[in-house]
Amino acid sequence: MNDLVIETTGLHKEFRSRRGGLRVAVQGLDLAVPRGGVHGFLGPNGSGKTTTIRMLLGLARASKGSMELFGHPVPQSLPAVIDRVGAVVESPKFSPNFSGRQNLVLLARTIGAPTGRVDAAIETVGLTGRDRDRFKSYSLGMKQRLAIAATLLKDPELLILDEPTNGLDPAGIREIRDTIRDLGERGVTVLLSSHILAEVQQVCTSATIIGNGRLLASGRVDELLQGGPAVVRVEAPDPAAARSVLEGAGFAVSPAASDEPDLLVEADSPAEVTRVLGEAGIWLTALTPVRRDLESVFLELTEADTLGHEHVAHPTSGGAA
Ligand SMILES: Nc1ncnc2c1ncn2[C@@H]1O[C@H](COP(=O)(O)OP(=O)(O)OP(=O)(O)O)[C@@H](O)[C@H]1O
Repeated sequence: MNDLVIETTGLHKEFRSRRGGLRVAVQGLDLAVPRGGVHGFLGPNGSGKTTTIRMLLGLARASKGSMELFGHPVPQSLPAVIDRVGAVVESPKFSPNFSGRQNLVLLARTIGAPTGRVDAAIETVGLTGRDRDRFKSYSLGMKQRLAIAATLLKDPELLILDEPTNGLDPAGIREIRDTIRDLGERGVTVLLSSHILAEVQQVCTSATIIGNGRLLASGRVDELLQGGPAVVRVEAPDPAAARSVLEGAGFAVSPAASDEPDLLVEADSPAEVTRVLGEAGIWLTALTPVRRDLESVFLELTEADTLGHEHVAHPTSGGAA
């Protein structure tokens, strides 16, 4: 049985500009989203995330390639599977003078969903207690959560959220993140597109990273975080002297940030860094291992892509929970 909820093969999308030129938004993208958990769909602005999602939902036509949802070819079989999919791609229209609850009840009647699902949807997105307030009094984060609640009326197996935290403050981002985590834990497969990595790492079980419409890496988040050099942050009284000694000993050294004196040193053995500096009479004041996070993986991959370097794409394991 194919346990991929979303699969695209060689997906390609070109837009023709008014002047007759071609802009390639998605180039031969193979996307594989396993069933269950939250899958991050990550890439810088303009890398093709929204275009891919729009093609999956039948809102844009692919130039080439094939797509499947739950193993059914789309867009051909979209009518058969669309009821299993909830999506927030653009801000849905709610009536500002109706409460969140009234909006959901109206929507449930329109789409033929049992109105009994309204309570559960409100509870899942954490709007209980505010559901009888007018929509226009909601914060941006509450409006986004109501949009997610609206998709839950269909009781979807797959939820596609395109940049759901755009424009939200840190508290709003946390609210949406908690909602998404909760949905993932309830067994809904969530495809979460974002260009902000820090917010995604905490909720995603697996992720696909794209750049310029192409796959850069895909797999379980813990797999993506493996590999790459071990790095330690070195704080020394004279960073320039420390850098020169470490480079002389063959270590790759870079400043932690343009406005910081600390150094980042690629080293499998922190003890070796201490020894080399000590032998040169330099006594470091701090040495801390740098944890690899999704942000650094993403930056490495997308920077290499921008520079046109070769990059390695890890195949999706397919069995991510
Ligand atoms: N309707 C369109 N006509 C022409 N070009 C388009 C159209 N839609 C998207 N593009 C272009 O396709 C590329 C990919 O855009 P897309 O919106 O899919 O990226 P994205 O990864 O979702 O970006 P963001 O994070 O900014 O939302 C961009 O260069 C964009 O300008």
